[in-house]
Amino acid sequence: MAATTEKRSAADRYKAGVMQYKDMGYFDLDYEPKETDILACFRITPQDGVDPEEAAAAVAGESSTATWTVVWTDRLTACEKYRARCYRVDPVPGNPSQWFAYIAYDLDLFEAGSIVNVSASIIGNVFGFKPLKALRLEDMRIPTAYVKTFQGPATGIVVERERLDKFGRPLLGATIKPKLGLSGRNYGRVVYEALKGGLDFTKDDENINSQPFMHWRDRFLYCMEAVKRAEAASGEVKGTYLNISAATMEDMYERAEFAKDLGSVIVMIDLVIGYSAIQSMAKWCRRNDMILHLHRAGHSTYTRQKSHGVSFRVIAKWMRLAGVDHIHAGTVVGKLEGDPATTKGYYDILREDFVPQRLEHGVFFDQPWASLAKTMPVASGGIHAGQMHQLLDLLGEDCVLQFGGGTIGHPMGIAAGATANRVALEAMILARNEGRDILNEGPQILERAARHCQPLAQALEVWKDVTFNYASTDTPDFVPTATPA
Ligand SMILES: O=C(COP(=O)(O)O)[C@H](O)[C@H](O)COP(=O)(O)O
Ligand SMILES: [Mg+2]
Repeated sequence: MAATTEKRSAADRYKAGVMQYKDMGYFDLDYEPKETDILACFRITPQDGVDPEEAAAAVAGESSTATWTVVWTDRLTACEKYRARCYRVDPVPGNPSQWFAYIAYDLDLFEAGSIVNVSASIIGNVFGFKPLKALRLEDMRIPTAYVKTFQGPATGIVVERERLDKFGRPLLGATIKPKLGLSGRNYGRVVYEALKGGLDFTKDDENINSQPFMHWRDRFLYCMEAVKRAEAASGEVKGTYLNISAATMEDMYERAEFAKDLGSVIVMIDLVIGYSAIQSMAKWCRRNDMILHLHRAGHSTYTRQKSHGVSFRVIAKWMRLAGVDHIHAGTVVGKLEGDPATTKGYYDILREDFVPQRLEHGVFFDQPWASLAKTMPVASGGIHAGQMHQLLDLLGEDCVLQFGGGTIGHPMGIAAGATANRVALEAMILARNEGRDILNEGPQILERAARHCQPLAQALEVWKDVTFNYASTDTPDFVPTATPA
């Protein structure tokens, strides 16, 4: 598409009235983004008859300085610098009604170290703009200059492994089930069995806070007794993610302090507590030597559909900046949405030092991380021991594999479920380290390990036919042969 920006005289440009966003300076195909610009790629679906370039300019305008009419007060500011610019519009392959609009924002538009401020601009008013049928934030490039204004993960993968004294394999966890209704004492029993059976972590579910059937202090007390007993029995460091999500920051700090007093190595929050609360807890965790686990509860309401919302890859970037140590990032093979290529993109964003543009994984920009620590992705949701080879092959070793139903639903009990997962993992790691092709030989490797491990034999038998083969909704638009732009 050709540049259509027409240079206007100041008198024309600031004449009262309504003017196209393109003519107000929010569209410039000749603009070359600066190293320090924040970049965003939006998928735009204009209303019928709306020029895609004007729609893209409107997105740049409404997410930076513009309003619907000309305002002379622009001239009291360095408005040329503060206007975001759409510098590129590409048709979405195979979808004639959608375009990718690339927009550059000057660093001056953002407060240092604030996800709230970034999100209020980039996903603020603009998502309700009438000339667009739908809008999706696909990806962002956070420049090094802005990355360095964030603390990043409170602990990071390297230090987490050192504190836990666990190396060379994924960590194993389990979400306590049923999600709701257990008393503190029964809940603690599940934690103890799962940890003693061989898991590293157990986890509160997203909606466990402080309900009438189990107030938070009861849960914390029984859970930490279970952790300490399991540590004594196994000689290993164990943890349980105590969910401190609550109605107010004061409540959350109180719960976090109690978890620390009881000797927990980790606390948990839900994404729905909000970006400020997440950053506050990350700072608290850094000060208090705690690992911070984040459950992405609620994300699918806006990440899952391709035409409207925010891609989870953007949320993953924001959460690494915000400072979480763990974040749920998908399993591919389990019960919840997770295209393999798209999920690979999320895992790279969380774990790499530098993530190059990889359109086939949905990654639109090079992303430098500038020495920010790494966030551990958590694979959770409908996974079981029989998938161990696939999980290790797809997700690598720097992750947590979490089997909730896949531990607690074991026919021989919770400890047996945990043992089945630990034996399956260790057999698979050994096979991988011996150079075997675990993806193809995985089922045989598991069967062989199960000959000496009845719990694994039973897990393989009971869940052997369980798969979740449904079409993914959030797939990349580019096939692997696409040449990077
Ligand atoms: O309760 C579970 C999993 O339980 P189970 O292991 O019994 O299926 C978690 O809330 C989901 O993993 C969240 O999804 P995601 O990890 O995709 O955010
Ligand atoms: Mg859950």
